[in-house]
Amino acid sequence: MNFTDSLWLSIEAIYSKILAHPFVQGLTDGSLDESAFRFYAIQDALYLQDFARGLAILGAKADSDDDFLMFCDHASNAILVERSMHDSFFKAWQLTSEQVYNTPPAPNCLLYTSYLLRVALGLPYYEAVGAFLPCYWIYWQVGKELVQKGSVNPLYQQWIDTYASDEFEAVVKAVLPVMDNLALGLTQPQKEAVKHHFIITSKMEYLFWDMGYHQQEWEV
Ligand SMILES: Cc1ncc(CN)c(N)n1
Repeated sequence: MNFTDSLWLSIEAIYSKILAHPFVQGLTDGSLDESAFRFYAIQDALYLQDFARGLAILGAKADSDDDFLMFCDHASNAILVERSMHDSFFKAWQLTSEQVYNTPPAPNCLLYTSYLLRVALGLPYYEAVGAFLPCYWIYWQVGKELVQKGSVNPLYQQWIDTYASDEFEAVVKAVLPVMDNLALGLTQPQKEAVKHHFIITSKMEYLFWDMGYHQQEWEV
């Protein structure tokens, strides 16, 4: 079994909860309130700004030029590809980029991006790769799952198609072997540290959808 297979096994219960979440369910059956999706999309645009910067840090820490190039490419894709999807949503909702990027991050968004950046900046490369993996892998799995049902809402369908696409699959399939190759040189405690981050950020993926569903506000 590859190391990444064992990582996925460790989050099976979290992944099941993600698939069962009303936000995710509502993307296909159309029951998700579009205002919750809009809230999520705005927060995701903020998330991607930090996610892309985190990937650039991973690139700088990478121990091979191939990994460096891959993470830099993924950093620019996060802005150019995923953000262009968001921009088309924002256009449909007549939201200006000032309105989007002046929105304060909701607690769960800030929690997630702060964690990613803390790990990327302060911890070893292999731990940081483990922390970033769920951002790729869970979205691809969710996209593949949801595309089978499709959506009655064209915006939700566009979102699903982006993450179920061959292009997104290629991105995920490029990053998984990086983790597996790194794992070959890791001790058991180092692998446990990677798994720890992988589980935490998988939980944060759940929390991010939950934030959108409840349109989470700061209580104070
Ligand atoms: C919260 C979150 N996680 C992951 C992805 C996919 N890059 C995303 N757009 N947003």
